[in-house]
Order: sequence, then C-alpha cells, then structure tokens
Amino acid sequence: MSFAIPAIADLTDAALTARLQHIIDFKTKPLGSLGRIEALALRIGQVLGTEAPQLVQPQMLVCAGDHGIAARGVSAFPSDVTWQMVENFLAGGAAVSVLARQHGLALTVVDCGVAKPIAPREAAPGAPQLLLRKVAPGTADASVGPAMSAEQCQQAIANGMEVVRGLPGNALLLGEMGIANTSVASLLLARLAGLPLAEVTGAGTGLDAAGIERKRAVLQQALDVNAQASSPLEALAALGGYEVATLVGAVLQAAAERRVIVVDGFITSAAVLVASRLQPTVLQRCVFAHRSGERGHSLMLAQMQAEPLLDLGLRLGEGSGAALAWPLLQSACAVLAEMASFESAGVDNKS
Ligand SMILES: Cc1cc2ncn([C@H]3O[C@H](COP(=O)(O)O)[C@@H](O)[C@H]3O)c2cc1C
Ligand SMILES: O=C(O)c1cccnc1
Repeated sequence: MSFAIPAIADLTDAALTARLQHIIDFKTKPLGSLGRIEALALRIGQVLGTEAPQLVQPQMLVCAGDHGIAARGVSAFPSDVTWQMVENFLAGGAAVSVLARQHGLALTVVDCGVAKPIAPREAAPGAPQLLLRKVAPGTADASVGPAMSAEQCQQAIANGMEVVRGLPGNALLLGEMGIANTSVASLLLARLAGLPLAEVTGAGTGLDAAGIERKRAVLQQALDVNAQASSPLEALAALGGYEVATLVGAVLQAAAERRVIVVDGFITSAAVLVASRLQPTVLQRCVFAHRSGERGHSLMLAQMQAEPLLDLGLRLGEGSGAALAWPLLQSACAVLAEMASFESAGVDNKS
C-alpha cells in the first residue's frame, strides 16, 4: 500500500485576493451588500486561482462504513440501515440522491467498510456509481480496543486519495453513511480538541435523553480504552471509521489538487478536522455548507474557525446539506462572472 500525506500548498496570494476584492467591490451594488456571497466568491476564486472561477463537473462523494460500537446501542437504528441506505442511494431514492440529481451533481457511493457484502454493478450513464473499497466488514468495537489497525486506517486514507484522483471536475462535495458515525465524530472531536464528551455527544438519529446518556457512557469507555491514541492518525485509527478515514484521504487529495471542497454536517466535518490537523492549509479549500443540528457541530466548526453558509436545522448527513448549499456557490461564481461593474454599466458609484 502506498501512503504519503500529500503536501498542501499555502494558497495565500495577496495580489489575486486584491484583484478579486476589487472586482467584487466595483460590481453595481453598494459595497458589501451581497454579504457572505461576496466572501464565497472570493474564496472560490482563491481556491481555483483565478478572477473568473468556473465550477465544473461537481462530484458528490458518499463514503459508507459500519462501526463495531453500534452493537453497544449508541444509535437509534441498527447497522443494517447502512447497507440498506447504500442501495437506496444507488436506486435514487435517498435525500442525497434526490438533491444531487436536482443540482446536477455526479453521485459516487463508496463501500469503505460496510458490514454486509455490497454487490458490484455497472452504473448507467449519468446514474450514481458504486465503488468497492471495503477495507474490512465494519470496524472493531472502539469501546473495547482500537476500531482499526494503523494499516487498515492508512489503507482507507489511501483509498480516499485514489478515488478522488479518479474523479473529474474541480469541486468535491462530501457525504457519508454509517450507523453510529455520530459517535465516531464525537469521539474524534473530544480527543483532538480536548472537549468533554458531555458537550459533544448528541442524539444522532434520534436518541432520547436517557439514550444520549448511555451513548456518552459508552463513548467514555472508548476514550479510556484508547487513551494512548493522541496524534491525529492514531486517534483516527483508534476511534474513527472506514468511511471517515476514506473521507480524510479524499479531502487531502482534493486539497492537493486545489478542488473546492464542500463540507456537509457533523461527520464530514470530523473528517476535515482530522485532515486539517495533518495539513492545516486544507481549510483554505473548504466551504462549510451548514451548521448541523447535531450537538457538538458548533464546537467542531469553531475548532476550524469555520462559518457555515446555512443554518436550517439539518441533521441528516449523506451530503444533503452540501447539496443544498451548492446553488450558493454557483451564484457566487455567476455574480463574479456576469454582474456589471459601475464602469461597464455607466452607473454612478458615489454620491
Ligand atoms: C434511515 C436513515 C438514513 C440516514 N441517512 C443518513 N443518516 C445519518 O445517520 C447516521 C448517524 O447517526 P447515528 O450515529 O445516530 O447512527 C449516519 O448513517 C448518517 O449518515 C441516516 C440515518 C438513518 C436511520
Ligand atoms: O450532521 C450530520 O452530519 C448528522 C447528524 C445526525 C445524524 N447523521 C448525520
């Protein structure tokens, strides 16, 4: 297995930033009046390295995997839902399938470590494609030992890098599926940010207050039994999951290639948190789509100084929030490319 964390260049380019800001400021509107769309246009221009950014062939990447810790009752749903939803993604009936179709996002679903065998199949042109990159049929139970070995974790990261290398386009939207993966995200946040589990453990698919308390107690066991796993890669192997590790690789590769990365909710944010602890410049390429309703997401975003675009009370995952935010990125590019300037339109700029 070949594995090396790619170098991610610093994108700071004062001259390009100044040119982009000048173009934005001299569009026919009061200064700053397009609010966050202006910052978004600037960000996309910086990532793609041009004053005229165009988003082409956007890819929705949904990584799926199962978790041994699910057997401890940390989710309101059973692990079988993971493979059932993978089939639903491919059949076109899941939220992310519908939203990706609506917005013209190519959908790739990756079996990174689903417990059940997923049958290979050919995708019809334009239909969702399935990639089989299963490292193992689910992780081990992190409440009794490491979820993955270092080698398994590195294999999943390498798979994510290889998958992105094979996808076209300059924008990558992140999604995931894996029953119990809010537990994984909470564990990674608690360990990497040193936050108490009480502040970062939420309802996930719908646990009640007593269920959240039981979940928190199980997660505390996972932190205790994996107390030695402190570096980002050690924490990812001990507490993470195959879909999250594959997403870490996908984020690193997309960042190295200067793709715009659209981050979804709590779980994909956890993958970006790990990737950014390995290579902080990854965050220069990220657009955070929304603030999830899942407890802990605000603290996760704060760790990355991230200001998400939307706050709609979403708590689904799959990439649904990233797909919903996508038209805002398209609008930011359209404004930059198509709005007249005061000069070109002959509009007075000052009183
Ligand atoms: C039908 C269904 C569809 C989903 N789509 C995404 N998730 C979301 O819920 C799971 C995480 O929550 P927890 O940690 O509580 O298991 C992940 O699979 C996530 O993608 C779903 C969950 C369910 C039940
Ligand atoms: O924010 C998310 O990604 C999320 C929240 C709850 C359940 N699944 C995913």
